[in-house]
Amino acid sequence: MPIYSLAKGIKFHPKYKYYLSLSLSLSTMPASASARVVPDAYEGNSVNVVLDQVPDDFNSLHELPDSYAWTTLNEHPSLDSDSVPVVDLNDPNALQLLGHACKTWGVFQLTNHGIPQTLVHDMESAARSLFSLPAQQKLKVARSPGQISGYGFHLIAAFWDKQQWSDCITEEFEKEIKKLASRLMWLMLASLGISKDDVEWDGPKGDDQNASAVFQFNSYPSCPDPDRTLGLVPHTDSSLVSIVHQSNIDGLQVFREGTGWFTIQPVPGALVVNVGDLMSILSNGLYSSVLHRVLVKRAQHRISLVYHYGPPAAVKIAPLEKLFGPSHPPLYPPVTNWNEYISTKAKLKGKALPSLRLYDPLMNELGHLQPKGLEGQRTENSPKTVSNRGLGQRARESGRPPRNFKGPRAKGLAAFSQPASPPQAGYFFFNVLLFLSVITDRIY
Ligand SMILES: O=C(O)CCC(=O)C(=O)O
Ligand SMILES: [Fe+2]
Repeated sequence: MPIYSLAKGIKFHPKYKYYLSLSLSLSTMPASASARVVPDAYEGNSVNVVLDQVPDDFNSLHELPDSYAWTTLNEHPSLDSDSVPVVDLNDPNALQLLGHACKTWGVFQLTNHGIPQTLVHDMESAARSLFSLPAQQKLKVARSPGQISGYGFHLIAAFWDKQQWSDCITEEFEKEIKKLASRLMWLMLASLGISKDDVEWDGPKGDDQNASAVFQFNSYPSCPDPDRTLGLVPHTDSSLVSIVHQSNIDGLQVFREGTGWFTIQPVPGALVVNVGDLMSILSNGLYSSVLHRVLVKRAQHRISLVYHYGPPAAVKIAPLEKLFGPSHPPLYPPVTNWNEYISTKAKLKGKALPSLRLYDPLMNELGHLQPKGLEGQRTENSPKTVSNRGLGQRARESGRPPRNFKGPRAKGLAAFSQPASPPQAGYFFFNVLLFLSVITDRIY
């Protein structure tokens, strides 16, 4: 079935009538709305270089071009294992299980999450059909330079010279999954003893109307030489929380120090939840963002749907003061907002988060986050790390924030207390299926 009729013919379950009534389309969105939340970070310096490029027509490549070959691919063993924790949201112990998973793995699979399977499957098959179109057609909705929405490489591809065997459509919007992401964020914090009263969100307590989010459709076409390339390089997500639907085709792997890469075997109906870098900062290092990568297949075209959830765009992220203690001085300064953090990430990649640490007993362990030999890295020189160890040392001894720590003191965290950006010109609500059908309309 051609994508046009597929998207047009999507049968909306009555439950989704709500979304249909919010029939905003991409084509009617003002430019300011489609380029709002994260894009600045991807503009400027080296980042645009790759965002201006467009993905190859993968179907026409019968051999792997050298630009896609990653020699670090087999540096660590790959293990098939069912040990990545599965958390059932209906489990009476869900909070503890989720907290434990965040502390020990930085990732878990979530079941009974409340997102209707039919919605997820419809999205997946619409995305699959869209990605299967010839390259020239997909390029009709190519991302413009400096914009986050549209077709192109995965956004992290901009950080690397070497190419990854994947393409991607990105969009920002709000929908059902935002409620889940927000709920997960609060559960993660609750399991550290943090309540909504400890966090000043800009809005009524716990009201995250201005939270930022990016939705991504990733496509990993079948590959003639899957053992020499990567769909996505090892990376951590820069978000607070990321939610991944990885269909029933495996390929997503998470790294465990001293062991290697664990494949996250798809559990039917489960979503994968990643702790992101900003959550590591917020939790004062109690949770660690998970290093993960994606492998590709010789004969299968893998699709994944990813929702990256973060704080309002202009809000500074800082460790929660309530989590400080004699053995837990603040591990990070009030960092920056999500935009600025992504800029740091573009330059330092896996070293971005460790570089911000005020002291770093774990620095050497975390060093592995930098792919060995900086393979494929855009910058030539090794980044300098911020050296605030003197400050951190004193803080560690006293258990108090360092004297010139500019972080939030008054209310636990006011990680979210910085002035938010001017009310963003209308937060747009629309459904992903509508989005796909609008994109499809524009292609035809
Ligand atoms: O495709 C996947 O399973 C994961 C994608 C991912 O890690 C990302 O988009 O950041
Ligand atoms: Fe990721």
